[in-house]
Amino acid sequence: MTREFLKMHGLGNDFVVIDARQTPYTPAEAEVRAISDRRTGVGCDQFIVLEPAQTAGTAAFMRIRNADGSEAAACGNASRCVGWLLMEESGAERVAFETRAGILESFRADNGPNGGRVTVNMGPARLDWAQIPLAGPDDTLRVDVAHGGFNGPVAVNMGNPHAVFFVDDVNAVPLAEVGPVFEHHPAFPERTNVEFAQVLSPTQIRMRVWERGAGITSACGSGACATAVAAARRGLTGRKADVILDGGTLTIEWLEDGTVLMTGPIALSFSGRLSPDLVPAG
Ligand SMILES: N[C@@H](CCC[C@H](N)C(=O)O)C(=O)O
Repeated sequence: MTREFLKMHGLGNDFVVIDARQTPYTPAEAEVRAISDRRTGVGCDQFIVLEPAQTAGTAAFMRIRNADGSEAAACGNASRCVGWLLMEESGAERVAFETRAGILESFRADNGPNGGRVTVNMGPARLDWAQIPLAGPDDTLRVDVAHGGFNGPVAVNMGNPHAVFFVDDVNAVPLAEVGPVFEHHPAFPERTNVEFAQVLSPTQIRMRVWERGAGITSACGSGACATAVAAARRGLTGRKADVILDGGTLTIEWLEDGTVLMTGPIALSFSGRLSPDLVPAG
C-alpha cells in the first residue's frame, strides 16, 4: 500500500508528515531512512507520523523519527507544523497533541501567508544532569567535554537532549567536523543535538545546529528553545529572545513556570504519495 504524505517545513527544517490516525503505520528504520534520503527518496530532516490520540483532550499522538531512522521525543518545528494542521482540520484556535515528551499546546500567533506564525508550548526545560541525560553527575551550566577548541556547553533537555556552546563567531565553527564528535560523545548516553550560539544582544542570539540523527539543518526549534534557556541561565540574555538560525528567526520565551514558548513561521510545501520503490524489501 502506498501512503499519502505532506511535505512541510519550519524555517527550512523539513518534514514528511503521514497521517496514520485511520490506518496504522509503523515503518522500520530502513524505510524511514529510504524515504528521508534526499538523493533517492522524498528527502527530509524528520519523518513525522500522526497516530491516534492516546490521551483524552488531545487530537493526535505525534511520533518523530530522524532521517537516520532513530526516534526522538521532541521536535519543535514539526510540532508547530502539526499544530497548524490540526487547527486547520478542526477550525479551532488552539490544539493539544501528544509526543513522547508529553502533551503540547499550540496556537496561532498570527494569520500571515502560507500558514502564518504558529506558537507551541514545548513544556518544561529540564536542567538536571540525569534529565539531559548525562553519563554521570556534572554541572549542566558547563559540561565537562572538549574537542577542537570548544568546551563547557550548557546542557538542556527540551524533551530531547541539547548541548549549547557559546562562541564569539558562530560562522567560524566547523560544524560538520565538531558536530558529530559531540553528538556521539560518551558524556551523552542518548547522543545529543549540538548548538553553537553567538549572543548578539540581550534579546538576540545567532545559532547554528548539528542535529542528532539528521546532521546540519537550517533550523531546530527545540535547539532554539535550549539555546535561549542556556543563554538566560548564563545571564547573557533575558528570558525572551529572538534566535536567528540559518533558515530564519524563532522567538523564544522561557516562562516563569519553567515551560518554553516558541513562535515562528510554518509552511506546507506539497503533498504526494510514497512510491513502493522507497520501501526496502524484507
Ligand atoms: N528539528 C527538530 C528536532 C528533531 C529531533 C532531534 N534531531 C533529536 O534527535 O532530538 C526541532 O525542530 O526541534
